Amino acid sequence: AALYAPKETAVQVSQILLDAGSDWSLKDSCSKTALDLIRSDGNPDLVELLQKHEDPPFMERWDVGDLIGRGGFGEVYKVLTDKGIQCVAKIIKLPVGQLTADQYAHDRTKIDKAVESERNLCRLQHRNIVRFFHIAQTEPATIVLFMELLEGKTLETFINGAPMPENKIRDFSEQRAALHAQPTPPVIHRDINCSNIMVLSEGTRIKLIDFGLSIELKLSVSHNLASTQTPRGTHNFMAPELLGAGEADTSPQYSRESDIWAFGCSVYQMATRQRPFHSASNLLTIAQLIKNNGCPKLPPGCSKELEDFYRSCTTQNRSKRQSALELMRHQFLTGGEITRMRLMTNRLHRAASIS
Ligand SMILES: Nc1ncnc2c1ncn2[C@@H]1O[C@H](COP(=O)(O)OP(=O)(O)OP(=O)(O)O)[C@@H](O)[C@H]1O
Repeated sequence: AALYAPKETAVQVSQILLDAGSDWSLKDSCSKTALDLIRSDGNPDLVELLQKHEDPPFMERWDVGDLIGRGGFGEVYKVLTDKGIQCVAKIIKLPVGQLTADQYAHDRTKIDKAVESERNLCRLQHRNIVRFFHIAQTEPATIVLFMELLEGKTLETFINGAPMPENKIRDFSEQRAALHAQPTPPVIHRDINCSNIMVLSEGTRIKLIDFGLSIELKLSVSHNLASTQTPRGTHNFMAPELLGAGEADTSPQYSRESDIWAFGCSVYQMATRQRPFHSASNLLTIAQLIKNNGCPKLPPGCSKELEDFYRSCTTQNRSKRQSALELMRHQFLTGGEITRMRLMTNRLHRAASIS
C-alpha cells in the first residue's frame, strides 16, 4: 500500500499497523521508496518509528540523564543518544568478582551466550511489550539494554495508589492473557511480577518491561553470588514446580505454565493489593503453604468469575493449569475491551459483506 497507494492511504495503513502492534517491521517490509514517502509525510510518530528501526539507536555514544529506577543488578537511566533519540538504558553490571583467568573465560562465554540469545527481544513488536532497541555489551560483564521510554508507573505502584475495580483487573488481565497466548515468538517471561509491568499514563494500557534477561545473566555468574542473591525470580510469584528446582546444579526451568502461575499471582495482587504469601520469609515456607493449601484465597466480595479465573491460573499441577488461550475464553475475560473490539470488528466485517 505504501508503494502503490496514494500517500494518505499509505500513511493510514502504516498507522493502523502500528496501532495494531503487529509483528511487522517497517524497515524489513517496505521498499526505500515507500520509506521515503512515509518520511516525507512528516508524521512525527512514523518518523520516530523509522528512527527506532535503525539499529542501534546511537552512532558512537549516548548521554546518560536522570536515574529513573534501580533493579537487582542494574540501574535504569533516561538517555539521549547521538542520533537524538530519547530512550531508556538499563545498565546491568554483573559481579564477576575475583576470578582466575579460567573461571573468567568460562563466565564470559556464558554471559556472551545469554546476551546473544536475548537479541531476539529487539525484534519483538507488540502493543503490550516495551520496544527493545539494542543490547550492547560495553564491557564483558556490563550489558546495556536500550528500550523505549515509557510514561507511566509500574503496576506495583498503580495498585498501591488505589483499590482496583474488577473491570480494571479484567482489562489488564485480558491484555496479559492475549500476550501470553501469542504463538510466535513464544514469549516466556521468567520473572513476572507487578514491578515488571508498566501501566501507561492514560491508565488503560499495560506493557511488560522485563523479560528476565537479568535472571539469565545472573544465572551465568551465580557461583559468584552470595547464596541469598541466588537469582530465581520474585519468590512470591514462583510456581510450585520451580520452588524445588535450582538446589543442586540445576537451574529453575521457566515455562509458559510457570508464567501463567505468576500471572495468577499478579491477579491476586491486583485484587488484594498484597503479594501472595507476603508474610512468608523464605522459599521453603512458600512451598509448604502451596503444598498444604494452594494459593491463598481471594477476599469475600470478589465475583465468582474472578475467583474461578484466579484458580485456573494457579492450579498446582502444572499440566492441568489452563493455557493462555483457554484463559482468553474464560468467562471473567469475555466482555473485556479486547473481546468487545473483536466483536465490533466482526460486526463491521459482516455489515461490509452484506452491503
Ligand atoms: N522502559 C522504561 N521506561 C520507563 N521506566 C522504566 C523503563 N524500564 C524500567 N523502568 C523503571 O525502572 C525501574 C527498575 O526497572 P528494572 O527492570 O531494572 O527493575 P527490576 O525488575 O527490579 O530489575 P531486575 O529484574 O533487573 O532485578 C522500574 O520499576 C521502572 O520504574
